[in-house]
Amino acid sequence: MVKNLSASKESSHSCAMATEAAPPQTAQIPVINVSKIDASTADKLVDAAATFGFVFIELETTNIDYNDVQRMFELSKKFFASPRSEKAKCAISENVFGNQISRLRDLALNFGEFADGKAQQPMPDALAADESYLSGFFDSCHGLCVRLLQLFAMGLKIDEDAGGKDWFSARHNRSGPSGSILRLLHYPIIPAEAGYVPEKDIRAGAHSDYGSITLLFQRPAQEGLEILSKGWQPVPVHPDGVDAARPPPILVNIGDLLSYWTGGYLKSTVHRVVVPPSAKIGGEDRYSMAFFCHPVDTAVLVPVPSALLRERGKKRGAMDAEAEGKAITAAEHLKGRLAATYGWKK
Ligand SMILES: O=C(O)CCC(=O)C(=O)O
Ligand SMILES: [Fe+2]
Repeated sequence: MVKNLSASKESSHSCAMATEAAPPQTAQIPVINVSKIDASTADKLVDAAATFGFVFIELETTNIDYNDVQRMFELSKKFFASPRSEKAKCAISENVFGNQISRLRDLALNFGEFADGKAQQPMPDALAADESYLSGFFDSCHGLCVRLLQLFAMGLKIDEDAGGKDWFSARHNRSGPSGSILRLLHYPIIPAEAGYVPEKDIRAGAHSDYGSITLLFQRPAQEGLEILSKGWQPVPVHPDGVDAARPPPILVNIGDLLSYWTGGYLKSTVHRVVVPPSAKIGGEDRYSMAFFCHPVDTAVLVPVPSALLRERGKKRGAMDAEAEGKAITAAEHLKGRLAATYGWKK
């Protein structure tokens, strides 16, 4: 959640001889089956991450049960339906997107790492009875991230003697605190009488995520995400080729940390959430859920021992830092991103 881009850069210029604007092109993000941990799956994943920074994962090919996703969204609805004063006790404020306050986004609810099934922060009354369930869902999300990190390690051809496919996952082993977060989000529709102002009414401002990888769960027919790739491109909930009757695939994106670690080879792509046409005509609120996976705080971001990155020969990010004798930890990287966004002193 950094690199906040100013809204003015996004507004389009009007033209006297207005012609019908071409609809923005939908991002052609690949959809991948991750049931096998093999070279072909790994290569597809790395290709998508290096090209788009985003990739869809077929939910049915993961360890995550769709019934659990649906139950999580039920819990999210229950939380967001509680009185604002209740929500405010546990929710993080509007500044999750770099102080951008939008009338189109409810408060967001963040859960950090649980300990023995217990949240390490105040639990909202609406979810108090479901604490261990939420903790279980956090674990499942982390489990999927570990699988994906193994595939990324294979696709990057990390040296076997350095740890091979387990090189990243060993650094995400939950042996201590980490920046990982499970976040519940809610964006209400705009009541017709409130009037929609396209330049102002962005649901979540342009940003990139901080961590290694993010899992994003979306609801059928609740569109709104866009990625910045040759202009803003809408990202569907059900991409081409995925039947709308199937569970929406999980959208995975690369965060700033993994991009830094790989010298920019894997892309941390800027994205935002807007009001899609359907929601301007009395459509649905948007509920989404994000799991931000981070390494353990103490993991040192040394250059990834990857044959593929060596061949590329570019020395940026973690490679640069190590060459200057300034390798940083995951916690320091996160602190730096937060400082850049919120203007905190490092
Ligand atoms: O709500 C969404 O779909 C995206 C949220 C997001 O990008 C974030 O929380 O970092
Ligand atoms: Fe994000």
